[in-house]
Amino acid sequence: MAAITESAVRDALATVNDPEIKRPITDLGMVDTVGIDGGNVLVRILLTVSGCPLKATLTNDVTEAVSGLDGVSDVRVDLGVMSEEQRKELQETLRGGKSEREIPFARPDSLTKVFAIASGKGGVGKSSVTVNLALAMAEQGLSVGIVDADIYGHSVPDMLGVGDTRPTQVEDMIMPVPVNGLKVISIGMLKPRKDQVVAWRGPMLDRALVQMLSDVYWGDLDALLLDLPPGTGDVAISLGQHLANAEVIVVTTPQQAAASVAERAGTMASMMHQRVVGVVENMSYLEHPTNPGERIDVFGTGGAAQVASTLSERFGYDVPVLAQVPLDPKLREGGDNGTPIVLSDPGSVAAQELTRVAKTLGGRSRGLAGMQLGLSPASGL
Ligand SMILES: Nc1ncnc2c1ncn2[C@@H]1O[C@H](COP(=O)(O)OP(=O)(O)OP(=O)(O)O)[C@@H](O)[C@H]1O
Repeated sequence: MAAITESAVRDALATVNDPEIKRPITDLGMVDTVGIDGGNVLVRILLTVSGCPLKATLTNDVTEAVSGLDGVSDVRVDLGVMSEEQRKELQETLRGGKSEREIPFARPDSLTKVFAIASGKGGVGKSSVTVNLALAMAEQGLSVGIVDADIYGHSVPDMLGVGDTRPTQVEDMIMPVPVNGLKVISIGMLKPRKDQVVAWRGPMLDRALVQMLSDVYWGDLDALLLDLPPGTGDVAISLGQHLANAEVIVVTTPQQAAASVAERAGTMASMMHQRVVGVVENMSYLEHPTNPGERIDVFGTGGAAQVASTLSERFGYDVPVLAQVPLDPKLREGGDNGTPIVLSDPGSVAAQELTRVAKTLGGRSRGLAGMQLGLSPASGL
């Protein structure tokens, strides 16, 4: 039998991706040494940080890749930690040689579609829509990230079951938390303590938003979804200034009072020169418990249609109603237990409506049509 060579082991290691950064560990400077003694292979891997939450995954992946080589009888993985110098080099590699911060999605050649999920009122289901849309897009094979910028109710991590996860940091670069094929970062993860109340004013919020967009290593994303705070506040303005190319999805309930406030959120987006791509009506109706097919209009009717027609008229382009998502206790339960409804009950009407939206929006190629340029907000809310 031919002897095992170091280059064969390194080729095998090149098939192992870092679970957070999603690039080969050989490209990231994480393979320190390879020792070979007969059929025994010892690989020393350098973690980015000592408390790396995914070291077990990495150890398994390395063991599996090297065990597959001819002649290997035993693989041992020894874990070390990168020095400050090595982490700086890694950061340079990830930034592609650029040292200054920039928002990759704001570059004119960015291929990532950015969707901001906005609402007028709180509690209408904006975060539920965000996580389910993101998961449905990921199910279609897209690489999807979520920025949870909802300072008042940063509920996205809990809805995905990663409420207590802290992101790994490499120098001043933050790794998004990987979950169910998504990459997630939340304003809640940037606070020193989870239970700390965010009482930030405009400039702090702006810094936090920029940090989540530029200091997080997103890699190549097909779509980035931003869960905005309800209303027309500082975060929406900052987003408009930094990412005028974001497309906005307005979430409302059928209630007339909610619809009027939702129109304002849509108008705000347009003032920031962003395009509103449609309205999702959530909590549209409740399926009658004993009489299938009959709908109970818990919150009235017509809210999304009203928002869509007002915005279409105001902007001079078609703003469609993208979906009507019914009230469904399974949607609430899915959010509470970290398994959103598109995963826990994909056949439900709620999951299918959201999957349809994901297909409509995720399938379109990003173009410049309808994109407006310029940054200064006008008045008229
Ligand atoms: N269609 C639905 N059926 C049943 N429960 C729902 C539905 N949509 C949302 N909910 C529940 O309503 C609550 C509020 O939803 P969610 O947090 O998504 O709203 P939000 O608009 O993001 O709120 P916030 O303003 O706090 O950010 C959650 O408990 C969620 O599980």
